[in-house]
Amino acid sequence: MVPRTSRTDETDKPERIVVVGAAVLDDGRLLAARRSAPVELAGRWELPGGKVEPGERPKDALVRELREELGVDAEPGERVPGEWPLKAPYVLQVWTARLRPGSRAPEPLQDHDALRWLAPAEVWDVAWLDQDVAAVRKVETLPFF
Ligand SMILES: Nc1nc2c([nH]c(=O)n2[C@H]2C[C@H](O)[C@@H](COP(=O)(O)OP(=O)(O)OP(=O)(O)O)O2)c(=O)[nH]1
Repeated sequence: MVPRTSRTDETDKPERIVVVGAAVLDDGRLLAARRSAPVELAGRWELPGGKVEPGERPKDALVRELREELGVDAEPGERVPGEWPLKAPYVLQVWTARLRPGSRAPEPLQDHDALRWLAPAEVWDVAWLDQDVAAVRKVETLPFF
């Protein structure tokens, strides 16, 4: 029997890698983070987060990335329906998240040089990464935002 494989070809590259983005919500506002690197993304705004490591659950990756990048203690919430293609092999999935009681306030410790809490009327005041626009549109429709 021919063994099944999860690889797409003999180059051994994974087919897709999930990047988790957090829609961190607090007091009816959404947290946006401005990337400082790499140069092609610097200056544009995104949902903080990062790549899911092999064997890691997306929600665990979200909590880990928010701790590393922003120094916060976050509680993941609901998956925002949808999945958005990034530069191959990455795809963006989004979860809501909240700061746990006693968490520090977010600071741009890694990968970012500015943060903003956006009220619903301010969501489009920042220059989101092109590939994030559809995801942010979906976040905008959440009933509790
Ligand atoms: N976190 C995040 N990454 C995004 C978004 N939109 C988007 O295109 N990306 C891209 C940027 C990066 O190429 C990739 C995620 O990389 P990252 O640098 O945030 O993740 P990471 O911390 O795990 O990366 P690494 O430095 O450990 O390799 O996805 C988004 O909204 N959030």
